[in-house]
Amino acid sequence: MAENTDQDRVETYRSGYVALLGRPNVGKSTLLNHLVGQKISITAPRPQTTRDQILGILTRSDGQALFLDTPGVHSGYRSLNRHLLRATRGALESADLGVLVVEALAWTADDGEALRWLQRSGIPILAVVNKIDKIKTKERLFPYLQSLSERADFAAVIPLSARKTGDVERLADVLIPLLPLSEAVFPEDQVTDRNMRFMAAEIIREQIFRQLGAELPYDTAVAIDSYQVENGQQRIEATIYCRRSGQKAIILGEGGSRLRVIGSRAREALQQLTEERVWLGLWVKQKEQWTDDPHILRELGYDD
Ligand SMILES: Nc1nc2c(ncn2[C@@H]2O[C@H](COP(=O)(O)OP(=O)(O)OP(=O)(O)O)[C@@H](O)[C@H]2O)c(=O)[nH]1
Repeated sequence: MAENTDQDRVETYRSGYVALLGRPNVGKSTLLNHLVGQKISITAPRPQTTRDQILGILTRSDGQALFLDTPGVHSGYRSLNRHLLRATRGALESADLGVLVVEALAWTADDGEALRWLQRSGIPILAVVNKIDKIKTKERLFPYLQSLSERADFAAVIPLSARKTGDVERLADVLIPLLPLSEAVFPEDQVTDRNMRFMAAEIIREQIFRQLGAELPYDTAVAIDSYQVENGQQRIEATIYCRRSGQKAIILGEGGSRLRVIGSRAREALQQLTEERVWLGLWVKQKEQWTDDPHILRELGYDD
């Protein structure tokens, strides 16, 4: 009996990448938070390596939706720099499904721009009409939904309130069947892959602090350059940035001895956390102006 159930699950389970687009303030973050719930797990990390950053993971018995970050749309189209454009384009290239989030009864040029981005990508699009709780006269909603449906060939148009759990669950009921047939990509208790990079940087920072104590230069920062999983091994490369050459010498210690201790303690802590083998490559770079370097800021998570 149990075997049959497992077999059914393999044949009907759906999993895929979902790009959430919409102009600022339509409620994307609220929607995502309610879709994936609040629990962030660090117990079973499988960091994302080949695709763009995943912002949130929704796992249900019938499927798993991996929501991709689209920083460009978050920041407003006009202020897009090249990096943000690339990230948004990357998310759309990776996505199996696009979700256009709009606000009930409103349609602006930015909504149109978000729709065009989705249409250019050629993926199926689901429209979410958010904040219906704000509408006093519900009769006004129907013609709005009608005209929205005519703007594109949407797979579905879902009016809801992102704040209402029941509404968001109904959205998931429609969204999951639109994903490709595929096994789950992530363990079911994981809701994001962001946290592992963040945790790795925190653990390295903690070891620098322990080894340097009072000598710790306050403007030291840890950037995770890459985080990959290969054959059950977590492979992490990180750079410790400091501003002065004297600080670099302190962190390295004699013949690199202090950096070795920082690295091996951090590696042990990471192995305990991930319950997998960890390879940790640590570098120290002196860069006076690291706080102005967009690449470093991005690695530190200050880009969006
Ligand atoms: N009344 C009502 N307000 C909502 C709903 N969903 C979101 N909001 C509010 O709308 C505002 C914007 O929501 P966010 O989730 O931050 O919107 P966003 O699209 O992520 O905004 P950006 O991060 O600027 O792109 C917040 O004040 C939310 O509380 C809803 O269903 N009903």
